[in-house]
Amino acid sequence: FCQSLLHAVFPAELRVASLKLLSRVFNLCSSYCYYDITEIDGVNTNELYNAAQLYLSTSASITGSRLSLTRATNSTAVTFGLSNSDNLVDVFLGVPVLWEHVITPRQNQTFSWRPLPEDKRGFTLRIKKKDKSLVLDSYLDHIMDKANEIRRKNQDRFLYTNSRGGSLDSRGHPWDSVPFKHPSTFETLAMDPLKKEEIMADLNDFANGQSFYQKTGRAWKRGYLLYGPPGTGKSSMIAAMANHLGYDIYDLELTEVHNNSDLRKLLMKTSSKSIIVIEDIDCSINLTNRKKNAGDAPGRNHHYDGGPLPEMRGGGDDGGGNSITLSGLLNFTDGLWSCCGSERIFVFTTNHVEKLDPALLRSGRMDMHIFMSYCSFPSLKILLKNYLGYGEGDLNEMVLKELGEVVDDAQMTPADISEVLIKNRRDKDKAVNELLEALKARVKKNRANGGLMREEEEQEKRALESPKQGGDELQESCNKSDDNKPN
Ligand SMILES: Nc1ncnc2c1ncn2[C@@H]1O[C@H](COP(=O)(O)OP(=O)(O)OP(=O)(O)O)[C@@H](O)[C@H]1O
Ligand SMILES: [Mg+2]
Repeated sequence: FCQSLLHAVFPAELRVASLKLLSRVFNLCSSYCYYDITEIDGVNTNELYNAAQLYLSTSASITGSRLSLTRATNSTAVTFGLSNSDNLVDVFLGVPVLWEHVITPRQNQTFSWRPLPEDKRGFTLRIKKKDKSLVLDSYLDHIMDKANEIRRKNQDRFLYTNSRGGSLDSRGHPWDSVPFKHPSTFETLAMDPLKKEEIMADLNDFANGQSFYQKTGRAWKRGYLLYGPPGTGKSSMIAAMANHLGYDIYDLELTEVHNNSDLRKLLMKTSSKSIIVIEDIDCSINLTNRKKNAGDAPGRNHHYDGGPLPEMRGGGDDGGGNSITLSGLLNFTDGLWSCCGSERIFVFTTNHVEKLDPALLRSGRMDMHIFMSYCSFPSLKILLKNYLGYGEGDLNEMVLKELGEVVDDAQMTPADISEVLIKNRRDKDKAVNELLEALKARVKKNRANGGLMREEEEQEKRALESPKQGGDELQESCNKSDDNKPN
């Protein structure tokens, strides 16, 4: 209205000056202040614009009347956005904030190294002047945090590997990545439900523990050691952890790392909210002789050179190409460099926990030791439910009892059992009968070969007695479940 009045009354030269004056008077009288958040700031993309768009997508999905829908590459979810000139009120700490999405055609195209979009997009944020400090102090941070959270939830996770042997790609990254689509979850994982709950609670405490770690002066990281025979679900557990927390996985192939400094560089290039995995740690490096390593000349330390295990070579110090030392690995997991990011989980897996150096197992490095055991009765019930759809009470009581009687003595891995079930999944009765037969046959074999069982038990016992165990509660639960094992 004011503008049309100006056009009618004032000559052109006076108009601009009057408009400026008017807007100044208006700003002085108004109790609101305005912030423009444009999509492109000069030639750089404005992160805050993208964050605001994501953040508002959660509110817009509920209140907006005309919405734009987008689905990013690799994303599993659709996000909603505000259309041109749409408004939305968000409330932060009891303070209402008005957002308007403004899209205007870009007029004279200025010179730029990259083509700019045809229209200018931006949000205008309106807030009462008295609440200005709130916006600047915490609201914008809140938006960034929430947007990151939404992004993580929507986006598929990535699995990174250092298979290029430390060489960098064009963007200077030592990691290769692929979208991570492993379907394993804690629901599909067959293990003692009590143990499972404790692990999930521990993971949740970790993920929500930022202030706790800050308060106690600890680096925000946690180590898990998964040990047990092959096929008991160690790798599946890692995938379930990543899916549960929404973290990326960095699968570190130690045999591809040449020295401690490369190891550190790899660590520096990992993002927060990730799981760093070293599988079969006992096969990757000589982990039994830290003192000897420390005394060795640099570059002549214990290392893995792609040949037989160092132990097999009698110490493994033959000066080959790789020179990762145990102390290098210890620093990787618990030294100053391990804190160069935050919210990170280290997971080591092994089939032979007794081969590992106690220094590697101590709390702070491997906080929780998780024994992945042969299939127990509760685990078997989970497999029957997942593979054949047998819920509680669906299976014949007698058959269930028979299965329960042999499953512990059979010492079959969940991998072995799931194979029998997969093979016969079209005929449930046949699957159960065949499983029962397989379990009984295995019990017979184990009894005939009594030494095998004792050896496994010995390994388990040694592992449980290994010094300075972390995750005491979980360990107790392992002990409890082991008490049920047959002698
Ligand atoms: N606890 C389990 N729950 C559900 N499925 C399992 C479990 N353990 C094993 N499996 C099945 O067996 C297959 C092999 O398991 P997985 O690779 O996790 O074993 P692992 O312990 O990592 O073995 P390895 O020590 O040889 O690496 C998986 O694809 C999975 O389907
Ligand atoms: Mg594995």
